[in-house]
Amino acid sequence: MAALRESVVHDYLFVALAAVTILCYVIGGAIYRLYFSPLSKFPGPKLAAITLWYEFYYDVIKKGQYTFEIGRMHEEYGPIVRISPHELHISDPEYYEELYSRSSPRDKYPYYTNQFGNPESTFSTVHHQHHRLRRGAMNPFFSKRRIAGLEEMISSMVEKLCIRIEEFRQSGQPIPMRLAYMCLTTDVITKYSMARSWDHLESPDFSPIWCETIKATAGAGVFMKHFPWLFPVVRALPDRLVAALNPGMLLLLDFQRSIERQIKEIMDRKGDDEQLYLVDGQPTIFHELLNSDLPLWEKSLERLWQEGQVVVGAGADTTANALTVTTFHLLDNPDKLQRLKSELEMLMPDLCSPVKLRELEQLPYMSAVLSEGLRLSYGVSSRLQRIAPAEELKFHDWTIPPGTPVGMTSVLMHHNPSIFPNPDTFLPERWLEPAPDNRPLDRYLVSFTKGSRQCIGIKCVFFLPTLSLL
Ligand code: HEM
Repeated sequence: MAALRESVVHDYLFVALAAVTILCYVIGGAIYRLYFSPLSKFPGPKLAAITLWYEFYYDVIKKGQYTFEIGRMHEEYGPIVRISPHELHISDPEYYEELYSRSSPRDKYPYYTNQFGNPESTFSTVHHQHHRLRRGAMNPFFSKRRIAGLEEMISSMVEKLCIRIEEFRQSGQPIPMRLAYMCLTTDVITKYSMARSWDHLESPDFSPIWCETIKATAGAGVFMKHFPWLFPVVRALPDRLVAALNPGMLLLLDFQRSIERQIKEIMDRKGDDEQLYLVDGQPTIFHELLNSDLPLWEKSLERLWQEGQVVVGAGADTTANALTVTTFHLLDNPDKLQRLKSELEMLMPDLCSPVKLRELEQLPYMSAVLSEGLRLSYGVSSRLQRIAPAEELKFHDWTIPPGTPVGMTSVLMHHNPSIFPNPDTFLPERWLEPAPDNRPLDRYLVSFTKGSRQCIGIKCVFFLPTLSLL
């Protein structure tokens, strides 16, 4: 009996000791983060400085609200804010080109890149030099010259979309333009990047499941960045269980698998039946990568499907969103739509007359409409962090320690009233008139971000002028 009592006391003592240790660790960690961390001198909410659960609450529980909470923090604490135990955020349009530098090394933040489940893609490559290697191999595929060669293919896809719009018009049904644009951009990108279009434009209801998949990827991302170790666990689970736990996650896995299958086909047929895998006589990006000087380990299937996921996922959704937002604002502002139509009629008196992309790009009001559409569609709406690995960054009187993730956010830039007065209003005219203080507005349009990590697809936002063909 005495021995049993002693063992119970011993167990209680053990549990109490464990609890006290955990408590000391948590309290000690909080005190360190608040008073001794290299970021402790930066202003911001105490709770955000102590724990990542603060961000979790706004992004996961309240669904993608942290960007707006960060905006509120800037109103309270000023242009530089500590938004997590490890990260700073800046709201000062003049600082953008310094942070997103073209010439100084900038790493990405694994906490951000981990959320997409493609750590081997160029997009998610953390270290600057490694990114340069991978990006160098992709660049030729996205050059202006290569993109110009796609005009015919894109025009034929746009014509397909026009036929679908006409069908809806005749039936009197409203057309879900977000889905329709997503089908257009996906068909073009899959054709260009993998030689096989997914032909979503042929789907009677514009493949709503595909849009759901991309939404699910973003939705899963805000959760997974807190628990990146879950990716391999989820991949190992049976599909039925994944679907029961999180249907969106299954859509993401299916998306990854279909890209993997298609790239494996390209790799297996290399040299054999080559013609089948060319796009208008041109090799796909995966031919380019396989034939490039990249070291062998950079050409594995595992890495290449991850590259494919980014090209299709990032390219299709952002572009479709920009087209949808622009279309909405034009329909909502008939006077602006009429001004655009009048400009186009000068170039194309007969709607069926062929028109070149370079001619469309010269139209001033068209360009202004597209810039305004990009401004209000943001590109990526969350912050994009950059890390200066070995350099102290100076921001006003602040010195930011090397290795600190620092972010800025396009949504906050694009709604800054000192740069874009009446920021919530769709006003293409602002791009044609002298800007406040004569600042060149283009400098503050950051939908594609800037510097060495700028969107590689920036020159192939060929879809946007196609708006005029609709
Ligand atoms: C309106 C259209 C687009 C917008 C607003 C946009 C925006 C962006 C942004 C903000 C980034 C940087 C993300 C970061 O720093 O984490 C990015 C990267 C990237 N985008 Fe785009 N994008 C667009 C279209 C495209 C297209 C059409 C493609 C390909 C066909 C594409 C492929 C990529 C790739 C591969 C990256 C990673 C580049 C790297 O890390 O070096 N994007 N995009």
